[in-house]
Amino acid sequence: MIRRLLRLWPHRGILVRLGLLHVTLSVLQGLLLALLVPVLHALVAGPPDLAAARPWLITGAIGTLVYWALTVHATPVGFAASMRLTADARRRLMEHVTTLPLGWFGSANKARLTRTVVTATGDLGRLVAQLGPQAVSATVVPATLVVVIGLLDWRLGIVFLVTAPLAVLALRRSGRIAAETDTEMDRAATEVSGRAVELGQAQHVLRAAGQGASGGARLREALDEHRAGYRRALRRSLLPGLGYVGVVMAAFVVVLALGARFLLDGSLAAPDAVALLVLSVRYLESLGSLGGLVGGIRAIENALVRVETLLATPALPRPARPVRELAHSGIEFDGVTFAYGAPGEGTGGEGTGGAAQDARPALCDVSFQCPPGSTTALVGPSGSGKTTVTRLVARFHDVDAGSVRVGGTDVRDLDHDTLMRSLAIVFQDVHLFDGTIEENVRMARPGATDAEFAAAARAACLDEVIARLPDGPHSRVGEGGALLSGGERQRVSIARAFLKQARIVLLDEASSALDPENEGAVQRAVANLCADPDRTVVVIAHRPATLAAADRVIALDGGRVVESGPMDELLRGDGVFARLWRGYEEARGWRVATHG
Ligand SMILES: Nc1ncnc2c1ncn2[C@@H]1O[C@H](COP(=O)(O)OP(=O)(O)OP(=O)(O)O)[C@@H](O)[C@H]1O
Repeated sequence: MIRRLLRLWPHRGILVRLGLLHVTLSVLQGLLLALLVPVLHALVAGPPDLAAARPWLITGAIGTLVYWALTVHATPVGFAASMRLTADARRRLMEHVTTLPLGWFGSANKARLTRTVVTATGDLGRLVAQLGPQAVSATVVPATLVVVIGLLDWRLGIVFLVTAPLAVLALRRSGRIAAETDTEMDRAATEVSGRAVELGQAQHVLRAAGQGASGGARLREALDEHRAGYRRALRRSLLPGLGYVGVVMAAFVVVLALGARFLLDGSLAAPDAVALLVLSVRYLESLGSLGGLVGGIRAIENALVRVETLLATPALPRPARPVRELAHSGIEFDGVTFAYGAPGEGTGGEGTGGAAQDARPALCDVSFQCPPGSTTALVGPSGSGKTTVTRLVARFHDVDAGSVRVGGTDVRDLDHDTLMRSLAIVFQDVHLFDGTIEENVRMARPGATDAEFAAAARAACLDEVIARLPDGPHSRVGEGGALLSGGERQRVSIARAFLKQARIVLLDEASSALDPENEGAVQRAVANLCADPDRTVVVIAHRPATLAAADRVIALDGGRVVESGPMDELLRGDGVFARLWRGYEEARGWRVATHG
């Protein structure tokens, strides 16, 4: 474990300093206790001989002073080490997390990330700085004392030598059980926090469905399982813990009996017997305290495993020579197959827990082209793979087969920042940061001028919202944008796309109905996005008006392209899309002139 800790913290200075300090303190403690022997010999063996005891007493006093000074010094060193180790581990984790594919950030992984970054690293830093020194003391003090005792009386030295491995064996067994129960408890605790997050996020849905009170059933189940696990853990660890205490107690009884016997048969002098008794108590006390550390050491092990697991999550592979320029804004899928949780993905995305087993491809041998400047509508039933197409363009995941090309280059060969700079994504459910409208739009391009901001707001039809709000662009949007309606949030997101001057926009149109005013405004904003001949837009379209703004259509079903081509051509035929379109027309009494 020490090697693994050193791997986690490559700047080992602080760990080495802490370790050396406590080894010195422990050896010093053992030697100070050993001074009892000459002192007792001088004072107890015959008439008290102060002159003979004086050098030992002076040595003891100096040693105690040094011990005290080092102990005082060790407190701030330990505290600084705890803070530094936690901060270093958090920094390493955060650096790694920024390299993970966006598809990894599902709610289960987010709960795991929070627990690891907040709890596991905190535990690691604190426990290593606190328990490390205690573990050093609990092993080095007995080791020093065994040497001293052995020099004093080899027979009792052997008893202690035999005790140590037996105690260590018992300790290892209880440690193994503690590790297993700890892992089980951690799994249960992660489940509890995941369900608590889920319950919080789903509150509005649950209440709308009249399930506000009963919606916590899943959380309660997880809490019950956590409690049951805790009881199981207690039962399992009881016996091995008692085994360890038994070994230590038995050693003490044997030493007492043998000491008394050697004293009576004259083979052990009275001062040596007294010194041996004191040293034995301290030896067994130190060894005993090691038992108390097992739980803590296992907690370190588990926290370490959690941190290592996160660090071992494969990062998005970076190309050796990334392409930093897009030749154009076109998009091309060439024989793309992709399954969530499949080996190629390997990112543990949301909902992929069991997906690895039933890795049915979300997309299967999908090929199409979106020429530069075109607007392509993705249509198809729920679960047909429309969102997956947009996720692959943005490289939230890597494909299992085939290739996704943006601007003529496979996204895997593109510099990630170049891709992100060129893309704007308008999600169905837009998440805003708890700041002002302007701050939320400007995050797309913080250096934009006021005129550019105003133009972007106008193009996204956001200016109407801004004009209505009391503080204009400085109005706050609330947590997650809760003070704005869904349509208004989408307009903020579209304004970001305009301000970013993104050459490619991926838009997931809201599938739920918007109020007529928002509906019209979002439609105009989308039409403005599509009108720019230099911008390629891929839109998951749920409304006829959005479809009307597109010049190409890709119809998906069951992860396969069932139809694709220019809108006019498809409308003239009798395929899936033409039928879908006629359905819209009949339902809404729509009549749209085709371009051809
Ligand atoms: N994060 C995920 N983990 C595992 N499977 C997923 C994930 N996201 C989507 N899927 C699965 O992939 C398939 C395609 O889903 P996708 O969301 O791309 O379809 P869609 O056409 O966008 O559906 P909708 O219109 O309902 O949003 C579905 O079977 C879906 O269950």
